[in-house]
Amino acid sequence: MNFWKKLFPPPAPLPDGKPQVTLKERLDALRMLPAFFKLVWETNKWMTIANAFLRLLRAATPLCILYIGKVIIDLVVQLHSGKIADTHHLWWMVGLEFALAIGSDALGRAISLLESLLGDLFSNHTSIRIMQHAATLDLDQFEDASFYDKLERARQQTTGRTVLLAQVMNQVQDLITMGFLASGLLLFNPWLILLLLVAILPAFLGESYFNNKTYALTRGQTPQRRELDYIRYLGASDETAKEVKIFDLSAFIIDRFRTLSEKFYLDSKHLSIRRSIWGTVFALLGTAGYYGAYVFIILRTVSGTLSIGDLTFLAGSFRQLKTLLENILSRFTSVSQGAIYLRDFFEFFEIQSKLAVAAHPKPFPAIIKEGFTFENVGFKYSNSERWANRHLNFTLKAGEKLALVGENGAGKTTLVKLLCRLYDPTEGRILLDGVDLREYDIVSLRLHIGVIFQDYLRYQMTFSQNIAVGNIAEQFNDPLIHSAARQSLADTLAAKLPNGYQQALGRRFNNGVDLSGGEWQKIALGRAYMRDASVLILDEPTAALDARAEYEVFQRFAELTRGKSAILISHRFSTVRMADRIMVLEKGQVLEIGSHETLLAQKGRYAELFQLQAAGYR
Ligand SMILES: Nc1ncnc2c1ncn2[C@@H]1O[C@H](COP(=O)(O)OP(=O)(O)OP(=O)(O)O)[C@@H](O)[C@H]1O
Repeated sequence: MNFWKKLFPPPAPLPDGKPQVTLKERLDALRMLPAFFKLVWETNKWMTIANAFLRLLRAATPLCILYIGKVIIDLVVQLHSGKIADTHHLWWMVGLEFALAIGSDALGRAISLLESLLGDLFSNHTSIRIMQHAATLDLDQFEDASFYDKLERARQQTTGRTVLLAQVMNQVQDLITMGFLASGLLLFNPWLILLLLVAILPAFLGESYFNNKTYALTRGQTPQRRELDYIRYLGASDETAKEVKIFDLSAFIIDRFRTLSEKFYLDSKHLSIRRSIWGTVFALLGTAGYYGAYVFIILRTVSGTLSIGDLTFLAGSFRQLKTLLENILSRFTSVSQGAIYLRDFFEFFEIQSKLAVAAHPKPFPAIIKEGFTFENVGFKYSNSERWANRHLNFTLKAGEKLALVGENGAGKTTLVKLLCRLYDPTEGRILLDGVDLREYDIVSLRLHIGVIFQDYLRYQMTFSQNIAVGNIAEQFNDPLIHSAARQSLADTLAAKLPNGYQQALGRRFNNGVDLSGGEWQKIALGRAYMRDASVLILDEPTAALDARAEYEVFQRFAELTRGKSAILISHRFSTVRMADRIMVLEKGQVLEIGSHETLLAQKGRYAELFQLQAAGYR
């Protein structure tokens, strides 16, 4: 017992505290297979059926070939000894074996072709499913590292699982072939089957042990692998190149990559060497078993109990069975391994959005009457102990323009995210016309709020699409896109681009043109005008604009949002003063609220900050 424990120490728990995979877990994981096949079936019904049929045909060929081989040898021996003289039957058999050999080869190729096509479709199908599911999840969940690990593992499955498909199909095919071959062997001598099992079992256990180790290693490395991917991106990407050069970071990045990747290499190397040494020992045992059986069959043939044809048939059956069993057993561990990875895949689909859904969701009001009321609203990010917003009590009245000011980290963006229901408040509630925001249909709510965040995306797509993302349903509505561009001052930019509105932006793809920060910002602003939103929110929308552009943007903004509610976040007081009311936030709480004049007269924080900035301009 101690000897075995020393050879194969019990698996250490995984880094995330989970124990390693036991045989029971492996068998349990096989229960994932039906769900997996459902996904394959969903991918393409006809290809799945055709594949199964071809596999079945292929499963029967080895026994047929072996049996015909036996008949041929017996016929040759009989011809040789003069017992028969007609060779007609013999040549028929040779022809048949030839046809079977060619047929089996063709079947094999057809199966691989079908499986590789099905595999590609499967990978596309699951990638789409992952994106579809990810779209239903909360922003909050995307900000959680363990969620990312799950997403990453699920993503890996989309390509890795096509291998599983072939493996499971091979397994089924081999099991059927084995059934055919074993029945022949069983008729002759059941002990040969037992000998076969004894020879194979150690190899199976060893294989299973090492597969466990590999899984644990790979699973434990998921966070670091993500880091490695990130470092690879930092080290070689158009978006990072500028800073990497200026700060001369390449040596730092490469060093980090080297340290991490070397650790991976050493961990895997150690395991691979042990695995290959033990694999050799077990293979030796298997070969010894085979030769034991061979000697036994030879002795029976020499004593005259078996014909030469029987000898070749039985020895062939035994050899093929041994290989088949080895394959089946070792594949069992990799199939169950694959099934365990599948568990990770399906686990991702089990993650559900935590945002409450109303039993009878209300549509967004056609006209806002009272506005949005924050009632003692507080919010904590799930990965943080600090309150990002606390004790918020105010109303964004219908048609009102409210500006939010405050230092970095004061909670301005968080407040806006709560208004769009990217998160739900940790305490308190937000009402729209007296009804809790949670009672509204979330899609309808977001459709009626036009918001441009400060970290808006620069899509590596055309100019036109970059504006159309504000209302993608209208992506082919050129007049609307052009008018949105006019409103955000982006139209003059389009006129200067070689391909106008069809110009590809960003440098990632061929012929893409990159823009200045302010130019990108004008385009992003255009998104806000793509929909007829009841509420417009601009989170530092003009930070990168020059003074004249900023002035114009706000002139237009004021005109375009007449009668609509709007929130502006800005650090520029020249912009802020245009708002009806200004709310000063500090440490997530409301410090002051009122019009520009009122706040100046109060001589509080707003007045202080305003004077400070005004002094800077003098
Ligand atoms: N995704 C997040 N997870 C955890 N904490 C966050 C997250 N986003 C923001 N915070 C924290 O919440 C607080 C408020 O952040 P918020 O982005 O709302 O500030 P802000 O007033 O918009 O700042 P800025 O002027 O710099 O844009 C900060 O302390 C910030 O560190």
